[in-house]
Amino acid sequence: MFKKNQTLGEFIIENQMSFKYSSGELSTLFNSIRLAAKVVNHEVNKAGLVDIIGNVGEVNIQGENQQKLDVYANEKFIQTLINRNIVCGIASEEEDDFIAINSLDENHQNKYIVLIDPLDGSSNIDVNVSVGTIFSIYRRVTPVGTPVTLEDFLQKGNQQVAAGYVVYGTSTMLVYTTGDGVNGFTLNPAIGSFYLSHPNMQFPESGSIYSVNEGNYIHFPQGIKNYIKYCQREEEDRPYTSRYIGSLVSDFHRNMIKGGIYLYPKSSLNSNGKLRLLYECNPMAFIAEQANGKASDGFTRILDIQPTELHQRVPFICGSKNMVTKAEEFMREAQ
Ligand SMILES: O=P(O)(O)OC[C@H]1O[C@](O)(COP(=O)(O)O)[C@@H](O)[C@@H]1O
Ligand SMILES: [Mg+2]
Ligand SMILES: [Mg+2]
Repeated sequence: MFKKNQTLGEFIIENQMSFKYSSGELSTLFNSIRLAAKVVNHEVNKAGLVDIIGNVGEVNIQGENQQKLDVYANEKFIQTLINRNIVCGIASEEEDDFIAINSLDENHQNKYIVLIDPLDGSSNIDVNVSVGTIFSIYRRVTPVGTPVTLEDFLQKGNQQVAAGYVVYGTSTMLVYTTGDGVNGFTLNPAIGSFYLSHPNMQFPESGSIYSVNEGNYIHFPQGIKNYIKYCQREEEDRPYTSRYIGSLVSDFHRNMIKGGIYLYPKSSLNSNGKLRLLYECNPMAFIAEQANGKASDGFTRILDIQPTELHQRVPFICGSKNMVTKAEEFMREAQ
């Protein structure tokens, strides 16, 4: 039974037993993420006042200019996870390679690995538009007691044990799943605690919002063009409303609450789209499915895609079940 305004800490402890691998480790891991989210939130809220605006003049492995807040958030999440000695490996959008973490005791007992997009929606940092953090958690597949390998990170999304995001918007929320539904917690900045504000979040099966960067329209596959025209046609419950923030976390969050679809398709500019499978698409797809939504690359369920590289990109269609199914129909018909 959900107790509205229960703190995140209380909720984690209370629901620990419903978690398949419950041993308290995952709770400690969540508490680390909660702490890092508060630290980053503090900086995000001051963006513009403190020297956290603009880029650091470095380019990350994606070929993107790293924003100061990308680097700050990356450092805070990685350091907090290492300090808590709770994970055996971390991969991040802002790190070329994965980080193998030897546990303080010789035996490398830690079982969890974390993949993270420390700051999602980087292009919105300097213009005071909501941004986020995305995380995905797996149990390692290589034997405990040995350093992690790439194999531990290239697991299919359907092997995730938990996933979530933080949205730094009009309020700061942490939304996550451990495979038993999706719950959202809002930070009370005065008290510094997250409170259960959105229990059992569910995507409406249908919606009337579509989120896509229409500036790329001419480069999209015909199926996507046809679906966008379908969204805009004056018939039945359409035209839908176009809403695109340019921060995946924020567009996803709005669509989960109101009903809608987010699309970042492949195009003649990006043959695999833009979004990264391991720390953007897999975690958002796990949350979507746990909230009665759906996520695919237009043909294949995102969570069934076998990863081959740490920073690989995939086309991404995600949101209200009936809307994603419709978009897939247009993709198949246009093949
Ligand atoms: O500006 P575009 O091409 O529409 O891309 C926007 C998309 O790229 C992203 O910013 C990519 O994420 P990062 O900011 O973490 O690199 C998504 O959040 C967003 O949905
Ligand atoms: Mg991102
Ligand atoms: Mg990012």
